[in-house]
Amino acid sequence: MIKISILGSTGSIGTQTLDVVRNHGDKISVVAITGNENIDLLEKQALEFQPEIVAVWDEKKAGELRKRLQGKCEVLEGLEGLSAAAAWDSAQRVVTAIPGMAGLIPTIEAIKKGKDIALANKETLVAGGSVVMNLAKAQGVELYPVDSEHSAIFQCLIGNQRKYLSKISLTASGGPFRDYDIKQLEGVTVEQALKHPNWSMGKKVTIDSSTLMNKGLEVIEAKWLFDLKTAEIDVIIHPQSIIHSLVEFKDHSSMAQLGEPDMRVAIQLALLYPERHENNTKSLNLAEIGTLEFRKPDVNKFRCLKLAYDALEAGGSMPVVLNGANEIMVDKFLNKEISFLDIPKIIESVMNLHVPIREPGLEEILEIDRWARKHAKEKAGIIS
Ligand SMILES: NC(=O)C1=CN([C@@H]2O[C@H](COP(=O)(O)OP(=O)(O)OC[C@H]3O[C@@H](n4cnc5c(N)ncnc54)[C@H](OP(=O)(O)O)[C@@H]3O)[C@@H](O)[C@H]2O)C=CC1
Ligand SMILES: CC(=O)[C@@H](O)[C@H](O)COP(=O)(O)O
Ligand SMILES: [Mn+2]
Repeated sequence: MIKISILGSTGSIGTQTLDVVRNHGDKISVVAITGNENIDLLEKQALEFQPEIVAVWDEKKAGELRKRLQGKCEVLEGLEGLSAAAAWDSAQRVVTAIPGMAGLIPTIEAIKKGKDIALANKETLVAGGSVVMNLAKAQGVELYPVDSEHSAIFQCLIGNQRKYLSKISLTASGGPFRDYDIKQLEGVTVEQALKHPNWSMGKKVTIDSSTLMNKGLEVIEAKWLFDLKTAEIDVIIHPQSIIHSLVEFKDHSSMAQLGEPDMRVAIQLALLYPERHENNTKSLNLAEIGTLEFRKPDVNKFRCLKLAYDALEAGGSMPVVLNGANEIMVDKFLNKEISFLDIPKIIESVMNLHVPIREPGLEEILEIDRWARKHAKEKAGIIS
């Protein structure tokens, strides 16, 4: 039996993780769950899965949930509560499913306590890559990728020697606007951007998919997870999201991982690896699908992907700036304060103000993140 803590149990990855647990209750049990403010769902989850603790970011909501769960389950609050859930004594593996920088500190707390990580939160590695990887190495902690592309690469590398890898290709659906020209992109709405063609996900990652920033963040995530150079990471548009990513070896043999787009497969593997048990996801039927398409991404239309490569090349603290500015821009776009094409424009202008420092420590990362957010907000204020 593996005991897990789920950071962000009320979200898309969190609820799908609990579905995996429901299906494999004899193999996985939940000792801690956390949410931001959705205490109705947290209450239901606590009653069904009986964790040892629940943590709620919003302190007022935490107080309300505490009353509801009195005598049944301890309720913690704020960053301290989240960090306690991440580092909870009985947890062996921690699912990091809080979006954005908010996931970084709890993830670090979990690693410090030697917990293995089922990593969904890609921003953790984008902003904190060197700190997180060094700490994980020092603590002997495994990072099991949940992100579908990285799970695919992880699976393709099983049984292959890393020294023979020549490159990886991350597949991208291209998002809802993949066939739009630049003129059409000018006027796209939040509602259109939130309609992902293949996946049902939280708002932040869905907007990132529509700008291709999601793929850019994934390029940086892959660099850290698999110790790759920029030139070894390719992106290919694959509208069907059936091939989840590929690895090419030096002998020009390529391996890919395929499946219906359903995150429960990657989540289950990240929890139970190397075991591969049956589940209630759909079996792949290629004859039914018929055609798989591929094309090069257009970085002139989707500037965010280019900015992510630029940030990776600049190195050091530049990805912190990319990520912080992007989080602000996604919020502003969701609030209809800026247009779709303002997103890369403002991120680029903030990146242009930053002189990267090499191997930033945690305090420097947090400081640079605050700096990037402040400048992004100021610039968005000027534009809108
Ligand atoms: N969804 C997917 O299929 C995939 C997601 N990922 C990554 O996984 C991560 C989670 O994504 P997803 O599940 O879609 O996100 P959701 O928005 O669906 O869920 C977010 C979860 O985190 C909680 N939360 C949000 N903000 C905070 C905060 N500031 N402090 C504490 N808790 C917070 C939410 O609580 P509440 O409900 O109370 O607001 C909720 O439980 C992201 O980094 C994303 O990129 C990667 C691959 C696929
Ligand atoms: C399911 C998953 O892993 C998402 O990160 C997905 O990759 C988003 O789709 P895009 O390929 O459109 O970015
Ligand atoms: Mn992904």
